[in-house]
Amino acid sequence: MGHQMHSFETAPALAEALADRVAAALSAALSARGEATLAVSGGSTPKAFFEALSTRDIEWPKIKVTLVDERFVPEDNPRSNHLLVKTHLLKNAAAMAQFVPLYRPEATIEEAAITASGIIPGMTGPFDVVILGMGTDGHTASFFPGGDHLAAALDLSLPRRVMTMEAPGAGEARLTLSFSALQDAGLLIVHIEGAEKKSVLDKAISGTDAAEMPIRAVLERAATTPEIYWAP
Ligand SMILES: O=C(O)[C@H](O)[C@@H](O)[C@H](O)[C@H](O)COP(=O)(O)O
Repeated sequence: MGHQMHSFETAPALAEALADRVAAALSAALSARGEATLAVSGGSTPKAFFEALSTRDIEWPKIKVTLVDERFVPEDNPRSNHLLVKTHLLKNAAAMAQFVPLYRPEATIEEAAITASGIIPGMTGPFDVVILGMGTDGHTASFFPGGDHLAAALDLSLPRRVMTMEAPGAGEARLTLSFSALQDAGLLIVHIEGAEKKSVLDKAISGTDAAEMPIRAVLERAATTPEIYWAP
């Protein structure tokens, strides 16, 4: 499949360029369909990008935003990706966006996954924009090496859904969208920063085993050509 590389001099320059790119893609979807869908990842990398995107003057009330994955913790937990998005993205102009969380206070994570699968955007057709990150172990979303449901998560013959994931490197139990729900996005972005992640990416590109480095599934099998945004 291959990928497209966008390298930037600095992280702030990447954040502004990616915010412009995503805002343009969302606006194009709004012009075409009157609605748009965006799925974002958590972690520390996206903060500056979220802050920049939050200021873009687009029709946020018509845009549905959800998460690529979530730690199974309530919104007020510091590890919550919902909290991260609420703090850095759902403010300024983007405060008017429709946010649909993955975490549900159901009795079990399995029940939360079933509930989320029924109500989040992107379950009946491609997202307009998906933003993925990558860990230094080559995980993306919550597709962690050694994950208890990793093979099913990467299996494109299985339907779009929210599923559970537990893995040695994941910390809390996770909710994650399946690869089948992410890989055909109108715009599929992998946002990584720093020299270490660049070398992890180079290692991923040089091999094929997605069980070892799940980001390889995105690089090799996504229907949409992934666009990598990188800054030192
Ligand atoms: O919930 C999460 O942690 C993310 O969705 C995860 O997939 C993230 O993108 C990578 O772990 C990179 O995280 P950093 O940006 O913190 O390195």
